[in-house]
Order: sequence, then C-alpha cells, then structure tokens
Amino acid sequence: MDLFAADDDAMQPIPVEDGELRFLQQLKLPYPNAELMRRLQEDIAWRVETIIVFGKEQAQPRLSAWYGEASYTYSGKTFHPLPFTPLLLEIKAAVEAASGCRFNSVLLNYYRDERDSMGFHSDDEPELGRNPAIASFSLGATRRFILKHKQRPLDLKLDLTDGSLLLMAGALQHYWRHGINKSSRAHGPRINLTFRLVQ
Ligand SMILES: O=C(O)CCC(=O)C(=O)O
Ligand SMILES: [Fe+2]
Repeated sequence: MDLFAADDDAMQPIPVEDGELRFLQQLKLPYPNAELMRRLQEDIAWRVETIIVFGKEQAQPRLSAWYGEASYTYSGKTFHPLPFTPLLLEIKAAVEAASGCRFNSVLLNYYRDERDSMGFHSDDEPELGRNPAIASFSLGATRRFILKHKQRPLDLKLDLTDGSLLLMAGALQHYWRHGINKSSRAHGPRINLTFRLVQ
C-alpha cells in the first residue's frame, strides 16, 4: 500500500494562521447530493428563529433546526434539540469518518435564496469546550464563507460548494469570526449542517 498516494477521501489542510482548517470537495455518502438536499428540505423541522436586536424581536434571515443529544445555547438562546433522524445519523457517520472527529449534535441552516445570510460570529460557546472541532457540510447552491481575524487585518474567503465538508479546529474560533453575507447575485437554496460535540 502506498501511504503517500493522493487520497480523494482525505481532508486537505487549508493554510491559515491561528487555527486549523481542512476541506474535502465531496463527502462520500450513499446518496447523490441532490437527493440528500431534497430529503433534508422535506424532513427537517425547519423553523424561523427570532433574535432580540436592540430590544426588538427579529426573524433570523434563514431557517434553522437543531438535532442531537444535548441542549445548547447559541446567540443567547437555549435550544432543545430533536433526536437525530436515521438520515442525520448516516450523514454524521460519514462526517466523522472523513474528519476523524466525534460529534453529538448538528445545527442545520437553510438559506432559501441569496437574501438569506449568517451574521459574523465565533462558535465559542462554553459547551463546545476549548478549541472545538466543528464540521460543516454544505448542499445546494455555492455560498461564500468569509473568515475575519479578530485582532489582525486578515480575511479568508472560501466558496462552499455542493457536497463539500469544511473542518474548523484548533484555536480558530478563538481568533476568527465567520459568516455568510447576502449576495446581490441570484442563488438557489443551500443547506448547511454544522456538526458539533456539545459537552
Ligand atoms: O452556513 C454556513 O456555512 C455557516 C454556518 C455556521 O457558521 C454555523 O452554523 O455556525
Ligand atoms: Fe458558525
């Protein structure tokens, strides 16, 4: 066996300071991406979450859902997840095999079109522990994932394509924020799943 042969199933490092990023173009799963996308669109209990901005309730500009085994606080709200579905368990197993990390919960986000977005944040809640590994699986339309360093004028832009897996690890959440801006160009629907290990 050639240990140094190019391995299409291995996550490749993306050079970044103050943290770790790894990327895989296509996560191996027993279903085509389009079928996974359709099943998740239909079967997930999608909700519009609200957040309080300057004392006013505002709908988040996307749909979301939590599944898994542990409740979790995010943007100041505590979520009580639904139990993993068989399909989510299959995806989780594939994500764990590719990343070598273990996860017990997933936040799903559904960007309906180019007007949906995710504000800049770090996934640094105490429940995630120090230097959490977070695996982000994308389906559907390509959207640009932007990372901005908190202390230095550095940014990084990654186009997250259909079927791709991004792993954020090491001190990344400590030093960087990430988000997805609205786009002025038309985009179809996109679903993103971020797998986490909640302590
Ligand atoms: O949709 C994405 O790619 C990012 C999702 C994200 O940052 C999160 O769920 O915390
Ligand atoms: Fe995030």
